[in-house]
Amino acid sequence: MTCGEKEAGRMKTVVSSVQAKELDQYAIEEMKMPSLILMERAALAVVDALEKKAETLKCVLVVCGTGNNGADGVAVGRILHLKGYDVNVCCLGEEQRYSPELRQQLEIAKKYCVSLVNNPSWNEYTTIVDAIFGVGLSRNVTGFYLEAIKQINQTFARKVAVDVPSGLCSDSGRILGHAVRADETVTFAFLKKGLCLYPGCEWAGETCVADIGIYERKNETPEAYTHAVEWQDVRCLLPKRAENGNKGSFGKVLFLAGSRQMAGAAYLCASACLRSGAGMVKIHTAQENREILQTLLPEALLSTYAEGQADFQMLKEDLEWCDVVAAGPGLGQGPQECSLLQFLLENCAKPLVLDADALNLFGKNPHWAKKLPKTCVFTPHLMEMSRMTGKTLEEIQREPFHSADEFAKRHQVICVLKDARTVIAVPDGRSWVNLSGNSGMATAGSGDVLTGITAALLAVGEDPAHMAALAVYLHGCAGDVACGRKGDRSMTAQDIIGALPEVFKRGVDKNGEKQSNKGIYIAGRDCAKF
Ligand SMILES: NC(=O)C1=CN([C@@H]2O[C@H](COP(=O)(O)OP(=O)(O)OC[C@H]3O[C@@H](n4cnc5c(N)ncnc54)[C@H](OP(=O)(O)O)[C@@H]3O)[C@@H](O)[C@H]2O)[C@@H](O)CC1
Ligand SMILES: Nc1ncnc2c1ncn2[C@@H]1O[C@H](COP(=O)(O)OP(=O)(O)O)[C@@H](O)[C@H]1O
Ligand SMILES: [K+]
Repeated sequence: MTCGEKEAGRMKTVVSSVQAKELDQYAIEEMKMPSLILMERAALAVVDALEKKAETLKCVLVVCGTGNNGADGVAVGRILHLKGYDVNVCCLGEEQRYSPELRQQLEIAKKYCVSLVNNPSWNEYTTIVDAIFGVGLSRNVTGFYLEAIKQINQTFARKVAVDVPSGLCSDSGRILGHAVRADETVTFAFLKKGLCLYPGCEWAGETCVADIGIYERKNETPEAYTHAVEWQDVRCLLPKRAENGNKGSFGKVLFLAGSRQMAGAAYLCASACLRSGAGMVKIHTAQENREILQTLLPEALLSTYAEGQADFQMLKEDLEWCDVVAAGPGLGQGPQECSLLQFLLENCAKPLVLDADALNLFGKNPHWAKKLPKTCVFTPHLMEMSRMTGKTLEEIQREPFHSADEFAKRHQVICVLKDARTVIAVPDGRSWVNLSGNSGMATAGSGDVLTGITAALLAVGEDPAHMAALAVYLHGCAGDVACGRKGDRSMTAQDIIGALPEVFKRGVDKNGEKQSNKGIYIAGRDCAKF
């Protein structure tokens, strides 16, 4: 967001370490904001966060590195000292490596008689402020830095990280050797990618994004940064339902789903779709599922085919009837399903969601890439992505943004790479990371629910990429509501569907917002967490 549009309801921006530094420089060089002012605001934001639990500030240690993260730390120490707190500042690293800003901050701190210590007694402190490394961490942590981080983690003190917990890669969220396990992180201007992905988000603790006067460049295009959907985006982007609408105008969705053994997957995606606002749903499925689905979901229309007798004419008519198609949940990968899916791809120009077995079949038939319709959403989990790309799970997980982006661009599709933190990438370069959801969603059928929500939103939304990102966010929110009701161990995919009404109702109601942004909030907003 630019300075003028700060609260205009645009999505939360998430930056890489390179972008964070570029935007610092932009503020300093183009916007003429002096670096020391940014640093003072950064330090004040940390002090603000510290004082939210003033009872922990009996004895504070600020541990600083050699760069500007350390310089922020020294400024925090000075402000606390001048407010009358008992604070020690410890600078690690050789003096000749100090950044100019750190030297300047130390000079000021000395004039104000801030207590500088060399070998702190780690266990004496009630709060430790971690200002060793920020976005400038460039390699594994070793030597006395490693020792200091271990010492910090071993204490019972409250740990507050400045910008990023030291030792955490601010791009990937990986631990580079060892990292401070923070209770809270005050990050400056924008969320960092590494604070959104696992394990980084866990190590950062509760994360506050503090406005320190650094904003996006003016007229920046949406693909320049990754974004995270939040509630205000749901309110902006979820199409309003026309009061005079009818079931035809709210989207007719066709599912090619459910083999003989997997009626449940067809039920879950179709049911989630109806609960997400679709006007009509039809399931094209194996004959054996007819009775089950008619009992479980009488609202759905059915087209069924007998074993070995795929009815291509019927599928053609279904494809003509619908507005959106979703294929794959519980479909199976036999020759019959393969030919049905191939027929679908050859005869469908409508927006299409491919999930589960459709992705596995796509992986086995790479020539289908040429048959994809203009709007196509792929929703692979890591294993399905691995099958389609030949990459290892580790490779995909290490660079989810890159993996999703590469796939989206190669196939000109929207790629929803599902994981504990799902990443969404679009061929035009836009990307999102999802912050809602919980481990209770790692339960059979949860992905089928997402397919249903995505198809419902594609049927009514203008921008399919926004709808895919919104669907992932709302799916996670429903997971959070389900978790609140049933607990992360006991919740099932059906509970996620059961929570959708509350989530969609909440689209216009602020009350339930606290649960679904995983301890990330923006400093200074009235409703502290959302
Ligand atoms: N005006 C501004 O610019 C603003 C900046 N802000 C703040 O600046 C922070 C970024 O500052 P930064 O770029 O100086 O990087 P930082 O995180 O301090 O680390 C670099 C230092 O660490 C060293 N180093 C790296 N890895 C290492 C390792 N493994 N082991 C040992 N050493 C290692 C590296 O040394 P070198 O690699 O050169 O040997 C260098 O000395 C940012 O997170 C935010 O807090 C805010 O105040 C907003 C305004
Ligand atoms: N730990 C987690 N935190 C948040 N979301 C999760 C977590 N684990 C799984 N999910 C979400 O649950 C869904 C699981 O989908 P998937 O693996 O396709 O399940 P299935 O194939 O059983 O339907 C995905 O949307 C994923 O993002
Ligand atoms: K830090």
